[in-house]
Amino acid sequence: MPPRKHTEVAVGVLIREVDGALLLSTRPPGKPYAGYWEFPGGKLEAGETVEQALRRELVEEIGVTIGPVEVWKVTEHDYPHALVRLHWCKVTRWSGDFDMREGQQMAWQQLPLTVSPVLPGALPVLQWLAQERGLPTEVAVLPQESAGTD
Ligand SMILES: Nc1nc2c([nH]c(=O)n2[C@H]2C[C@H](O)[C@@H](COP(=O)(O)OP(=O)(O)OP(=O)(O)O)O2)c(=O)[nH]1
Repeated sequence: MPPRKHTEVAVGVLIREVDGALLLSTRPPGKPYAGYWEFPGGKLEAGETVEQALRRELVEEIGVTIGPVEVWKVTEHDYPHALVRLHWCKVTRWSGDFDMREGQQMAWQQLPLTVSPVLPGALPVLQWLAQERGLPTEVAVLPQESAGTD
């Protein structure tokens, strides 16, 4: 079998200035892992940079426009539906009002998160965020319940 091709994904870690809370939202119905909590973002389209894709996705999904951002971490996760390469960007400035345009739920969260389940591909980043905040990495998320993966 030929090696699987990576799907490139831009992801935004929106951090609220006043208290450092992180924005999570649920995956819309119809997508793999529907109902799981994730950071907003999505796949790069042909010719897009990570920054361009993230800016487009955040307008499309949550209604906010972000300023310039830089990639913070790059991770990979091998799902049954895709081998993804996740380009994580910290976002501290944006404009516009939050508007969940795909019917998602949103939640501002401190660590450890109180929402569950979280997309497995997001767990390494939650651990790095916990480390940065001087928290033990195992407290990044509560034990995950299963929610099916359809
Ligand atoms: N947005 C996001 N995607 C993540 C995270 N963690 C993680 O493993 N992923 C994976 C799940 C998906 O396989 C992929 C994102 O693809 P997607 O299907 O949500 O992207 P999209 O919005 O462009 O989808 P579509 O246009 O095909 O409907 O990245 C995360 O925290 N946020």
